[in-house]
Amino acid sequence: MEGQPGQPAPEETPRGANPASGGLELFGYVGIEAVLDQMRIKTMKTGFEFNLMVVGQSGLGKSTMVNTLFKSKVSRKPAGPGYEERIPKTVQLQTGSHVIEEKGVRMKLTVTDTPGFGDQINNENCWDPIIKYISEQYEKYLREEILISRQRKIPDTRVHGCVYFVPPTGHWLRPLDLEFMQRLSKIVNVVPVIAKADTLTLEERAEFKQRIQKDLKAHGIRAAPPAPVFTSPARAHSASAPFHDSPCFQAGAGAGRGGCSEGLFSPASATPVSCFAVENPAHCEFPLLRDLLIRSHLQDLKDITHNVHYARATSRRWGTCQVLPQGPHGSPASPAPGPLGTELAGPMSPAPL
Ligand SMILES: Nc1nc2c(ncn2[C@@H]2O[C@H](COP(=O)(O)OP(=O)(O)OP(=O)(O)O)[C@@H](O)[C@H]2O)c(=O)[nH]1
Repeated sequence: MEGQPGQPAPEETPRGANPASGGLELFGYVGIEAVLDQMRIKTMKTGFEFNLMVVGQSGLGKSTMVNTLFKSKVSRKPAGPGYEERIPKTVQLQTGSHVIEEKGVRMKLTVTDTPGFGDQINNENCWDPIIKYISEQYEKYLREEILISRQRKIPDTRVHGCVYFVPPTGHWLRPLDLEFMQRLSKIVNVVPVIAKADTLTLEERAEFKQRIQKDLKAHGIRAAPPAPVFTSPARAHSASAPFHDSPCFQAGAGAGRGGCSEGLFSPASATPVSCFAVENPAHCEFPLLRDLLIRSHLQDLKDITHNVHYARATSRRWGTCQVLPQGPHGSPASPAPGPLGTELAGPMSPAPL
């Protein structure tokens, strides 16, 4: 890293002397930095889990987006049935897990799709099965966590991020979108995405995004990540399109579509580029979205899930629970929960990897 003019370059600072942090000066090399290697090796050995949910009406590009994000076929369509059969009468949840490995790091990715969401004429309470599923995963984790003989590594099925696809209407958020995000953002990290943004002109997109951000603000909806923690090259993009303060991404992700190659396609697009490149930040915010979900904020999303959403869910559970939850095999769980308010100090161990 280059030092700022007039300031010493980082290399010039004596090793171990960090006056800014008030740290103790070391008189020789101790090897603290090697802990990073240990952490890295541990993560490489054990791998980690990431659970993503995608919500939005049929045909908005949910599967395409997830496949493009992870550059693999992690979201597949059920084969065969006709259109009528494909759209379920109620929201059904479909979960699929895959192990993805890159440079020796293994990630167990679970994608939960929500076919049927918003597809009916009456969409009242269509978020109920989604809320139920998310809450059940917290419950499942809690049951494991409070067992006296608990597993060394609790399987984590909690949803770390919920990507919500907003139809590219170019107007305002619909009551359904608002209601959904209002409810869901209280229990999970919600990431709003303008679906098929390539079908809007750049001006339309920018205006639509602004309206959505206003709507989110006006309705007190905090989209993920709540706190801006920029730690990666994503900084460069984020300067032009900040994703804190009601973030919302304009994304077209047609990679993998018939006739497209290397993430490029030419839709009947209003975009003033002859070919739409999903990986090009000048064409859409797909790279930003990938940064948020994978490269820069994946661990943040997991931490927020554990320390905020799960903590709240546990707290609510503890507050209302009079009966001890049962362990997975009917075994009694841990001692009785403490009174409301003491719960946060209880099972809130550091987020598992
Ligand atoms: N113009 C445009 N088309 C897209 C984009 N993403 C996907 N599509 C196309 O939209 C159609 C539906 O995409 P899917 O990924 O199957 O959508 P889905 O939301 O998973 O659909 P369901 O499985 O029915 O819920 C396909 O023909 C895709 O090729 C995009 O960003 N822009």
